Parts: sequence; structure tokens; C-alpha cells
Amino acid sequence: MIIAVDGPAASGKGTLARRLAGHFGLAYLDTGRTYRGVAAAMLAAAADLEDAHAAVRAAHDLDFEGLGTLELGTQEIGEGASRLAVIPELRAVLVKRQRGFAEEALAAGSGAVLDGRDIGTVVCPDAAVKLFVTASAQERARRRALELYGEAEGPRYRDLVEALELRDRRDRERAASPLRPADDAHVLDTTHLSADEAFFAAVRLVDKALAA
Ligand SMILES: Nc1ncnc2c1ncn2[C@@H]1O[C@H](COP(=O)(O)OP(=O)(O)O)[C@@H](O)[C@H]1O
Ligand SMILES: Nc1ccn([C@@H]2O[C@H](COP(=O)(O)OP(=O)(O)O)[C@@H](O)[C@H]2O)c(=O)n1
Repeated sequence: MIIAVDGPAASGKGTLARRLAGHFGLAYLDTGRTYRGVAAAMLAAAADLEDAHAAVRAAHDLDFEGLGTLELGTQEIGEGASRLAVIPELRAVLVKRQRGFAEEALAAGSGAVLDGRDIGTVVCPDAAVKLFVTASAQERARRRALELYGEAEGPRYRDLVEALELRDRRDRERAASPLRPADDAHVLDTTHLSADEAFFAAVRLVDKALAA
């Protein structure tokens, strides 16, 4: 079984996807980290983020297995990833590798949960269950600020709200695989849900889809 989890920045999709993978005994891939991994490599090499050739090369070289151990959570890398994510040639390489991960997990017998922006629409359009996790921009900025700075007020928080809204806009408006719910996705608005409540709601949706 493949479960696709998509949604905007800091909506809680990674937290949810990781927990669903544990609950259903599935492999897990955070596809955001693949874009972040390319951004980190390009930033470290002081490469131009609009250089499609360099981005494609970095995407081919990226070690998917080692992604979990890299420090990729910074604002700079998130912003770089979102700028790189508009390059169709880069997306083509990463999507192919992400599909390969899903196919290998299926071949191994279990399946996988993948989270990102285009899993239900492009990477795994035949996923058994598609969730689109969302929350208000204010709530998402609050969550990310708590995660990054341990507080959700002050100038760093206000800058973050702006940066997040800019990234959302870029992700939603880009021509190549824009962020949007697949037609058959279940939209899960977590603005007023705790991480536990979001998880229980998602398990109910998956169980219902499996029973159908
Ligand atoms: N439903 C929720 N309520 C409150 N905080 C949450 C919820 N889901 C996730 N979080 C927290 O919000 C932050 C962002 O979550 P994360 O899963 O990394 O989001 P995403 O993968 O969408 O960027 C994390 O610190 C996480 O612990
Ligand atoms: N499947 C995906 C995953 C991420 N991305 C891009 O990569 C950036 C970083 O993704 P992320 O999921 O790590 O970001 P957060 O939601 O964790 O902040 C996003 O802003 C997108 O531009 C994408 O285009 N497609």
C-alpha cells in the first residue's frame, strides 16, 4: 500500500506521515528532504540556484539513504529548496528516484508513506490513500517558530510568517507540479487538531479506504 501525504510548509505532514508509516508497518520517505538535500549541496558549493544543470547533477548524486543524518532544517535550506523546486528538469530526476523508492517498498511486500507537495498528483497518482494536510498560515508559522526558535513571538517569528507565506505562494503558483490537493485526496485541516488528533483522524481515513 502507498499512502500519499501532501500539504504546505509546517502543516504537520511529516509528523503525521512518519507516525502512519510506523503504525501500518510501511517504509517512509520525506520527499522535502530530497529537495532540501539538493539545496544544501548547491549552497555548500556556492552554486547558482537557477543553474538547472548543476541542480540535476546534485540530484543524481544525492544519497537518499544518508538524508536522515544531514542537518537540513534551516530556513536558508528550506528557502533554497523552494527556489530550486521550480526547475522541471530537477523535479524529473527527483520524482523518478522517489517513485523508485515507492516501487522498491511495494516489491519488498509492505509499501510506503511518502510526504511532500506532489505525491498524490504526480509521484504516486495511484496511491491507495491520499491525504492533504493543511492548517492556517498563522498556525503553521507558530508551529515552525516553536520548532526553530522555541518561541512564537517577536521579530524572528514575524519574519518567519512572511517567509512561509512567500514559500507557499511559490509552491502553489509554480508551473511545474504546483502544490494542490489531488482530486481524490482527503483534506485534513489540523488548525485546531493536536498531532495526536490529526494522527487518529488519518488512521480512520486510511482504515476506511482499506475497507472499501
Ligand atoms: N497537529 C499539530 N499540532 C501542533 N503542532 C504540530 C502538529 N503537527 C505537527 N506539529 C509540530 O509542528 C512542527 C512542524 O511539523 P512537521 O511535521 O515538521 O511539518 P511539515 O512536515 O509539514 O513541514 C513540528 O514541530 C511538529 O512537532
Ligand atoms: N514533493 C515535494 C517536496 C518538497 N518540495 C519543495 O521543497 C521545499 C521544502 O520542502 P519541505 O517539505 O522540507 O518543507 P517543510 O514543509 O518541511 O517546510 C518546499 O517548499 C517545496 O518547494 C517540492 O516541491 N515537492
